[in-house]
Amino acid sequence: MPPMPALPESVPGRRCGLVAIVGKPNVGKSTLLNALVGQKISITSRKAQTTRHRITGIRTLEQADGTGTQFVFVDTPGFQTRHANALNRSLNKTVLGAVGDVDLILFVVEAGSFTPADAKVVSLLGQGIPVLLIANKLDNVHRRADLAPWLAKMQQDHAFAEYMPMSAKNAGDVRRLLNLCEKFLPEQNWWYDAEELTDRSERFLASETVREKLFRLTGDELPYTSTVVIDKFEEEPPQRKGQKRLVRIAATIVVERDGHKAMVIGDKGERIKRIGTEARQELEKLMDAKVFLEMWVKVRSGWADDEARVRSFGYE
Ligand SMILES: Nc1nc2c(ncn2[C@@H]2O[C@H](COP(=O)(O)OP(=O)(O)OP(=O)(O)O)[C@@H](O)[C@H]2O)c(=O)[nH]1
Repeated sequence: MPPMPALPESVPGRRCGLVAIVGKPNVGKSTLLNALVGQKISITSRKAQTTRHRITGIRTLEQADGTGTQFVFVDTPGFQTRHANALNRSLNKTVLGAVGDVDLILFVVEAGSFTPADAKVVSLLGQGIPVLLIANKLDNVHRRADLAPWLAKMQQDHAFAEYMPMSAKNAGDVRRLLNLCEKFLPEQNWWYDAEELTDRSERFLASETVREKLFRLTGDELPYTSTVVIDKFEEEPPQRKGQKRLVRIAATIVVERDGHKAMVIGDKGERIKRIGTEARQELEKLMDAKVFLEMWVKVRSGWADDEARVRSFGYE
């Protein structure tokens, strides 16, 4: 279950609900989530811990009179159809688990394209929850006239509640999407304070941040079976008033082959250094702390096929 430190009473003018973002890999789900949650840097709440392995982002649009809408976003790992090993089974279960109890599903595809992998994701969505079709990467569609027949066909073949051609990289589109989502969320009080961004622990944020830098800085070369494990996460209070607390983090990047290890380390250690610097800088902003980040790279051949080990790395 998602965290619901719930005050289920209805508050006039307030809406709140869960929104899942689903779609096959690389359609722009994370980009969309980040854009929807916004760039506002905020403290992370320690009060609620979800047991499911997924990222939750929170966006609150508050009016001057205290009314407004709180969107609690659920991101899901890319739905993997190519290889059916233990890691993929775990990811698929997460997709299923995340969409069963939400108020609204954003199903992301690339505008103008609907492949068997997209159809597979749709087939997992089940009934009863409204689904918006997000036709993302509209900026890549050079002949807009081609999109109309595609949209018509999508409307004919599926019972989507709304259709939204857009670009996750366009702020106006993102705003329109938030407005479109509002009416699907029930009238009830917010679950979180207006300024909260996520309910995941800082330890989880640390592993996600290192992971994000790892994949961004190695491009397409590194297989998705590589993962990040946080070995140590220790906090020290500020020494003096006005100073920030200190967070010491040790992270291990686990890869499958020696070649991948070399790729992560880079020429004379350049790449791992850059991954570490960028992750540390981002974490310092996110956590409002001074961060020491120590990183290791280990080769664990075949770990993606080993159920127990997949679990021990934090996937359910
Ligand atoms: N041109 C364009 N590119 C986009 C847009 N949205 C996302 N992208 C790019 O598409 C690529 C994939 O985006 P992600 O957000 O990582 O996609 P994802 O669906 O989360 O991918 P997985 O984590 O593999 O499931 C990145 O290179 C993004 O910069 C968009 O609206 N327009």
